Amino acid sequence: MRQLLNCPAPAKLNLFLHVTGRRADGYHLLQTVFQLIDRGDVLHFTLRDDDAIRRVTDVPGVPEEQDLIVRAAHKLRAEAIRRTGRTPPGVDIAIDKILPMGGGLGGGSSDAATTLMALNALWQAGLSRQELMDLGLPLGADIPFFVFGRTAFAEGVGEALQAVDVPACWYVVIEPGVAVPTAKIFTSEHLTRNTPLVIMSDFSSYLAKRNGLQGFGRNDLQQVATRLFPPVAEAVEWLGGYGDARMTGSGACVFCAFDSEEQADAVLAKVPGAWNGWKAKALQRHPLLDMSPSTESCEA
Ligand SMILES: C[C@@](CO)(OP(=O)(O)O)[C@H](O)COP(=O)(O)OP(=O)(O)OC[C@H]1O[C@@H](n2ccc(N)nc2=O)[C@H](O)[C@@H]1O
Ligand SMILES: Nc1ncnc2c1ncn2[C@@H]1O[C@H](COP(=O)(O)OP(=O)(O)O)[C@@H](O)[C@H]1O
Repeated sequence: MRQLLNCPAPAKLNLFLHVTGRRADGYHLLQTVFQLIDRGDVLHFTLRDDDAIRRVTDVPGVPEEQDLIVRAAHKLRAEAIRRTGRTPPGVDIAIDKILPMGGGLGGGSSDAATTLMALNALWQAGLSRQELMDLGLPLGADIPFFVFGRTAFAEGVGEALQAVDVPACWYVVIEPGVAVPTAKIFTSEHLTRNTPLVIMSDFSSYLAKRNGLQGFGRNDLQQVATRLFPPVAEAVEWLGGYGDARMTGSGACVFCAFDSEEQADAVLAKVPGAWNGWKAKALQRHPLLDMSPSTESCEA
């Protein structure tokens, strides 16, 4: 019988994001806290009778062979063959694309991470979580975090991860209606690249003292993005009227934390019609974290 798995690919927010230096290969060194939220894409995996890997949903602007989902599946298959000597069955992958592209929500990376976790289980490839993280890193710096699957303090380009506890809260997120290309932000002459290093306990003790998420650090990419993309600046200014509003990742989305769903709803009701606004709950763990093919998060 053909096996079908329906698997969530949640978004992330960067609660702060400091650019602390640059590697010899030009990639930037970061410090950030990645927060999973309960909104994301959903992927559907159906095993095939042959060995083809197919994306069966059209994603405008992303050709099938360039899709991180398809590239991740091919990488895992090559590794599975190397380990087991067997070619795993092919798979049709459908996607409900909810997250905006170029939104700083990590949609493409999360899709790829979910693909690695789901196919590792479906194909019984046997890679450990760390091995899946290592396999994903060359495809996207956020992929190891999504495989790691817990709110995390991250360093390096995002691959050195430590789990961190943050208070439960709700977020209002605004999509300002522009897609921000990550490379354009990192190559800007206006980017600050020397923010002093913090240690994880600075963040943790800040949270403990303040009993809330507001105010630690900043997003160094924000001043570049707001300069280049005025709608991002407008969203930061508007949402900033209700709390510490920030951009996530390299943009374009802007978020603000609230203690309760009611507070988030009250702000959401006022979001100007030109923007897509929504609320999401902070997740401590990725829904697939404890996945085996029979778990409920990935429904057969
Ligand atoms: C900024 C972050 C923060 O979580 O998220 P997003 O805004 O993309 O969600 C990530 O570090 C995004 O990492 P990743 O997903 O690998 O970025 P890509 O779009 O592949 O990178 C495009 C280009 O940006 C530059 N880049 C990216 C990451 C990094 N740490 N330093 C860089 O200099 C590189 O020139 C790279 O070729
Ligand atoms: N499955 C995918 N979903 C989204 N984007 C993808 C996917 N595969 C490849 N991409 C490419 O990755 C780029 C970044 O997308 P995404 O990860 O959603 O945004 P961001 O990096 O801003 O969080 C897209 O513009 C697209 O070209």
